[in-house]
Amino acid sequence: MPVLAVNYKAYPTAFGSAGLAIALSAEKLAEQYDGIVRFILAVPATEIARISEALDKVVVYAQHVDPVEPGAYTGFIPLEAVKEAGAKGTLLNHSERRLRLSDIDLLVRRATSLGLETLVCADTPAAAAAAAVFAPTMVAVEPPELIGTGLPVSKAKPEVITSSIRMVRMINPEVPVLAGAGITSGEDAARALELGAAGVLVASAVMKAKDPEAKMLELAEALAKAAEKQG
Ligand SMILES: O=C[C@H](O)COP(=O)(O)O
Repeated sequence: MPVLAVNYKAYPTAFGSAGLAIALSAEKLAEQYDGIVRFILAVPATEIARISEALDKVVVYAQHVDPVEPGAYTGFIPLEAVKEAGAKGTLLNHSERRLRLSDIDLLVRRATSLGLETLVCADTPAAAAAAAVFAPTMVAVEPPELIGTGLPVSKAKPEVITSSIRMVRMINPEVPVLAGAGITSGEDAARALELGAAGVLVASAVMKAKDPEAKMLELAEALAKAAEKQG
């Protein structure tokens, strides 16, 4: 089942009632596409509890966690905190929130033992392969120069997706690879699937949309159709 992962980042629409409204739209679509498209929302830490409580089908992720255990770490967010708030997983190593390789290793292992999913971001095919060594739930490849540009990786740099998939498969064929950066239209998302990606990681196209629900519907429908075509 293809994945539509929406990263709220810290866009103005990510917080409070606006963030919740987008989440409720995603929930409606997740019901409509139940068993067809898997919806993930990576929401700000401050919103995890409120949004998780309101959703059922949508999988709520944190955007980042810190490599610490609960204790004397002012301002840090341990895995246990996001789990307690209701998150089912977390992004790790997003381009806007890098982690050291040793911390990714530690966090994937600890998340797995806590029953949390992990989506590790990587900026290159080699970095995606390195992330796959840790056996996360998924890897997302995102060329940083395309993030937020509206220039889709699936069209501007398709070879980054295909090389990442090839290299990740050599390391760990069990790890699905998502494509992200600049994905804007349903066509961009469908193209990512055609290139072999297991789904897309999207931010600005949804968070800055006049109608985020219509944008998520467009992306979900394109993913569903592309997946159906692949049989
Ligand atoms: O996490 C999402 C990515 O950084 C993609 O961002 P974008 O869809 O705004 O290019």
